[in-house]
Amino acid sequence: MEFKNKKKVNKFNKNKKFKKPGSKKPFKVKPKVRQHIREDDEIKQLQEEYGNIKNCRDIKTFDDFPLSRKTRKGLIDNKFKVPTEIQKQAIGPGLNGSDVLGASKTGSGKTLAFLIPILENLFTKKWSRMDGVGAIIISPTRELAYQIFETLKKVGAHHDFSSGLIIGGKNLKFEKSRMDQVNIIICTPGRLLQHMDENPLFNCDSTQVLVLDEADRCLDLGFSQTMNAIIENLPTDRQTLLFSATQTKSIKDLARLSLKSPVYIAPHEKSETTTPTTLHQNYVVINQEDKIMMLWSFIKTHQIHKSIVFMSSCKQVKFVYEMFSKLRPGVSLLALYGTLHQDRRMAIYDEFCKRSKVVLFATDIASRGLDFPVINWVIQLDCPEDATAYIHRAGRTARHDAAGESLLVLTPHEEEPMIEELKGNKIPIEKISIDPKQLFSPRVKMEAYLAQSKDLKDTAQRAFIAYIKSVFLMKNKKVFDVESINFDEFAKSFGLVVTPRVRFLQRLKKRKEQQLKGITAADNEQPESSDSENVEDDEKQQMKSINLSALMADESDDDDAGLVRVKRKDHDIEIGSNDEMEVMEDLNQARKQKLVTKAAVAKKLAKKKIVANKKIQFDDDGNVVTNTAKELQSELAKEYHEEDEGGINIEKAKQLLQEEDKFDKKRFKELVKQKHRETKKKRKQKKEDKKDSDEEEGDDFESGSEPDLSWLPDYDKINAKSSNKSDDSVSNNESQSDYDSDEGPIHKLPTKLYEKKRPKDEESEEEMEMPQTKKSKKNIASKLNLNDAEALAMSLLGS
Ligand SMILES: Nc1ncnc2c1ncn2[C@@H]1O[C@H](COP(=O)(O)OP(=O)(O)OP(=O)(O)O)[C@@H](O)[C@H]1O
Repeated sequence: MEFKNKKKVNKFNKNKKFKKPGSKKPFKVKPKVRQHIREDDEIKQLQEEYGNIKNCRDIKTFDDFPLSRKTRKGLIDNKFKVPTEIQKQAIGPGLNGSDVLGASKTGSGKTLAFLIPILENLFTKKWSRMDGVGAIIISPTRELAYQIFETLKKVGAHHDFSSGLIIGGKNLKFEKSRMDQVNIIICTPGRLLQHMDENPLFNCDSTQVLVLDEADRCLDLGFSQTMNAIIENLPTDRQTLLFSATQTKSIKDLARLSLKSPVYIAPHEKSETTTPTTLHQNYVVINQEDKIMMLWSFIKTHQIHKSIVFMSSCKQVKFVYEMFSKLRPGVSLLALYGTLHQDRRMAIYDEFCKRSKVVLFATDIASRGLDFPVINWVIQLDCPEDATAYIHRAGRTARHDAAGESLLVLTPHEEEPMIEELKGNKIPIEKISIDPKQLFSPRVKMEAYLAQSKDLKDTAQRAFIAYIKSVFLMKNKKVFDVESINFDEFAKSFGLVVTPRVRFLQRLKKRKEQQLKGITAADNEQPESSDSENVEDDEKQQMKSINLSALMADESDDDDAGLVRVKRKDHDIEIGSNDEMEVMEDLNQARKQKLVTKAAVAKKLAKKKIVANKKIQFDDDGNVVTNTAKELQSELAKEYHEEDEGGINIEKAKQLLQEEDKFDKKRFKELVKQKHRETKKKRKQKKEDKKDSDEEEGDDFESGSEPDLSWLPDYDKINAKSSNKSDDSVSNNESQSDYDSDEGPIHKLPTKLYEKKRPKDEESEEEMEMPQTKKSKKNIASKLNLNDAEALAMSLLGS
């Protein structure tokens, strides 16, 4: 979440002195108080003027609206002087507190038409940080939310409201802790609902204004359930503003929002076209398999332009971007689609805004609301779902009086029904033809790249299947027909030598054949008794009984799946047969079944505080045996684990380790003491046993009372050894006598070090358990010089 909360700018002259009425002494009025007095007067005056807002035809500049000085200053700073048609018509009712349904062409300035009423509404209500959420603006995509947030920051710069951008892919924890301080929220539906559900700091009980930008999309998409839940959580006595270039008039949608006598504003309804007049719209007809060649040729011949190319799936965008990047067209390429990481999406969005010669490949995620500066061309490489989708895609260019070009690419099968639909929606579009001499095919190079890279080949195959699936899923079967695609040629156009199998279609075909066989057999058995009606019933019955659940199973890896997806409109598909209907059902089912990722499972476990791979020991009676050595002892550690904020707080973790270290040291000391006690006890026991046995032997008592000097080195042996040292023949002899006689100063050094560092109990244990190992170490050490011996000692310490 990003926040903006400007400190009040005090423009009053602090030194100016005022006189109290009836007093001779001048006194200083605190600037803040004076500002409040001035604001109160201003609010009073504005509210009086709301009743007499000029007719929109008489509005020439923003000054003709009763707007606060702060808003007016924000508008002037950003060079907004003359309101657009939708602004002229919608700002008045917005200021008056009416619900508004605003529809106007793309790029006509709808954003300001709802931002200005929000600022004024909260200003006149003297909304402060303490009042919580005053307005919520919902957008269907994160990029659009970000864009609205940026516009609000600019226009509302002189107001004191705090605003927050609440979109998926951002730090939820950070957002959560600040939600109680935000006055204006700009959000996507999913994230808003998440805060409503999970964040105790989020309170929208006092929300004054709700705005749905791209309202038809917000209400129509897979967002419907989310939106219903959000609306339920909001107070009913709010102002609701709905804006879109293709506004919903669905009574059902409006009923959900419980609008109160909304003002319907649609300046473009009187216009001859539903698209901007400055937008030049053309289409070309080309076979599916020639699209890539056409796109490549277009990019090569329009290198000084800024273009956006729409395709129907993420996988296609990914493939074309990766492949064209390898082919190096001589212009910068970018790709924007839903499955990208949010930071990457934002970076690409920013980069595309900044650059002037660039091509952006995108899915419909970029089709609505985004106001990229100076786009020359919008290419719709894949046919849009309907006229609405076309309007939004094409509307990324020719914004606010600027000119722009739109090119729709259609296949021969799509041409007639699509053009009919567009013309029916008042979209003026002309057919143009392509000069074949201008076409350059990159196919050979593409084949070579695919042969080199398995990953790229996989991407190509997925893109191929994704396109076919997208065509299969479209509602309007007059426009979209899978059968019209030449699979082999289409695959070749991607550089694929072998056509990928589209398994769901193969299965569908197989089932159809099986059904036909079954029905024919049934016909043959009872030819007389069944009339045509019964046969039809039987057929339907049998079709329904088919279990097609596995039909789409291995093709359900829809890359558009997930939170970030701009989902296709809810629609009933015009289906040719029962088979297709069932396939659709299966596919919908597969879509509903969310893919469970490892990360999701881990998150779930973390939430439930389940510790994976935890070993629990039980005693014979079935009681849990707790190993205190492995448990965290300190209060700090317990606190830390109870907090469970997710992630690691490094500073706290350090403190925790230091605390735990104290307990570990204490435990270690106790262990050492215990070992000492045990060793002492053992020695005592040994002495006593020896005493007893000596007493029993009796004869050896005298000799036993004398000190035992057997451990001392044998002088004769040492002498013998030193004399032998000159003789090389003995050097390899690792006998016991060698070891015993080799107690020189060189050997002692490592031993001393070793003894010093190691705790006594460990040493004694080692002596008892591994005498042989120690001896052999000593033996090796005897052959080392001082430095080597030191090194050996250090390594022993390490072990
Ligand atoms: N009154 C104005 N004067 C000058 N420019 C304006 C004015 N109002 C809006 N604009 C500019 O027009 C462009 C389009 O505005 P905006 O994004 O609000 O259009 P829109 O109607 O919401 O488009 P879409 O339907 O695509 O969402 C923006 O660059 C904005 O800065």
